[in-house]
Amino acid sequence: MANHRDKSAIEELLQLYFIMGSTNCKADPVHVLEQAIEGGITLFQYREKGPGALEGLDKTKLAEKLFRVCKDADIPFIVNDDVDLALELDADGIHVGQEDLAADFVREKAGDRIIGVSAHTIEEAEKAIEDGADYLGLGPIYPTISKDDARAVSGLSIIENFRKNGITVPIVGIGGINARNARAVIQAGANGVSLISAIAAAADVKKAAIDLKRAVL
Ligand SMILES: Cc1ncsc1CCOP(=O)(O)O
Ligand SMILES: C=C1C=NC(C)=NC1=N
Ligand SMILES: [Mg+2]
Repeated sequence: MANHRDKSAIEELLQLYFIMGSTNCKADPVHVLEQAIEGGITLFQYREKGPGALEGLDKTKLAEKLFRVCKDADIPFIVNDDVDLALELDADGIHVGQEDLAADFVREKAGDRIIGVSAHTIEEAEKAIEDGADYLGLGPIYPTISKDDARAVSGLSIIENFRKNGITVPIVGIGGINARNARAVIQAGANGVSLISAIAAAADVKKAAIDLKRAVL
């Protein structure tokens, strides 16, 4: 499994980064993840958040089931926000936002695990890199329905500007990404795309992942 020293391995993993929690799925989350993996996702993040999100033992139990699915398919398993859950499960990594624990504190607890940080400004990005982040999640690139407290839509320019400023850390775009607009995110300079509803809410999850994989390759 990639650890935080392998920049090129991280860039590979970021290509098609599926993010999901129970509130994002129409069907059983385990089945949705199995279908997404069959469709070619390269990385998974368990993000149990928002109205109706599971908590406590229910959240841990679903996390364990989803982690098992990822392990069986050799897909790294990232936990959003909840560092303690990530450590309890011995997950492959953690993703934190600006309102969560800073990456340097996470690194102290997480050791070699992959650490991702959401960033919206160059300053946030530089601090995250200094703190040892392995990748940055930039966005929302396009309008999103999946995060009620998303920052203002930034468009592709946020990715272009980070690259123009010489930031070479692995970057994944996020926010409103689908099979039609995913290619532009890569062309703007991202190493991959991360998304929730384009796969989790699709009528045919496997086909949605296949279409997205084709768009980013
Ligand atoms: C977690 C997150 N961070 C910025 S937008 C977003 C939600 C992305 O969801 P979708 O891919 O359905 O727009
Ligand atoms: C907010 C987020 C931004 N980027 C990624 C990859 N995950 C998130 N949860
Ligand atoms: Mg967060």
